[in-house]
Amino acid sequence: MQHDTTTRKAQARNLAAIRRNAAFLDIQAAQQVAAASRSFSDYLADIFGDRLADVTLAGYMPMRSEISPLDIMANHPGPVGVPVILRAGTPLEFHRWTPQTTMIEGAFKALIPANADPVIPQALIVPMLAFDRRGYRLGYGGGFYDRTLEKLRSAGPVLAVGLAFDAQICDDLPTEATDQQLDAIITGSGVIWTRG
Ligand SMILES: Nc1nc2c(c(=O)[nH]1)N(C=O)[C@@H](CNc1ccc(C(=O)N[C@@H](CCC(=O)O)C(=O)O)cc1)CN2
Ligand SMILES: Nc1ncnc2c1ncn2[C@@H]1O[C@H](COP(=O)(O)OP(=O)(O)OP(=O)(O)O)[C@@H](O)[C@H]1O
Repeated sequence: MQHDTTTRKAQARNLAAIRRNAAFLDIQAAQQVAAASRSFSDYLADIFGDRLADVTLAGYMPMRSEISPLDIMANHPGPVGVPVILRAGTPLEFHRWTPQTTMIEGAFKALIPANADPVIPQALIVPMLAFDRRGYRLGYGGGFYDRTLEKLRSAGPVLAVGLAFDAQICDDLPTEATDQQLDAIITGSGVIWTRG
């Protein structure tokens, strides 16, 4: 009898520890997302000042464990777009998004607006798997953001800012000639200026 209770308590302890751990990680992540969102919005306001409402911002619909930029997007005073893949090997388009926009599944299961309203961003929140202090990033390997930033930058100044968890930082990543550097990366700890 005593043995039974001891065993059952041990099992209950294992389960409780898993549950508490998940709750702990949820809170830590939510706090990082909130802190990164505040830093990002402050950063944009510092750079663009009273022109912020004229700036078109590209965000993204978060997939997998990407940090969510949705609060930043919803609070931006100007137009907001999200990436849309037209074809492999071509730059992304950005289609107008608001919190009310009806979304459908696009290529690679990323959500895209049901109705296409293309916009050209002057500032981009760039998703990624990893980044380094030089501003190089690792995406899912399609080269979409590299091609997109190359095209946008050849037409005029654009600000490309990574949004990430602190844990996504890496020592110098492998790079190639077509990799476009980010102007900064923003995490829950603040702005990381790149050596771009
Ligand atoms: N939220 C978000 N939206 C985005 C991007 C992104 O990185 N994040 N993209 C940024 O470019 C584009 C989507 N690019 C993607 C490219 C590959 C895979 C992907 O799942 N790749 C598989 C391999 C697929 C295959 O080879 O068939 C994988 O990684 O396992 C997903 C998205 C546009 N929208
Ligand atoms: N501007 C470009 N012109 C031609 N090829 C390119 C260009 N940019 C990237 N590529 C090629 O695309 C492929 C994928 O690039 P890379 O591995 O850097 O993708 P990624 O940055 O991780 O993905 P993504 O930008 O979609 O998140 C590479 O073979 C790269 O050489």
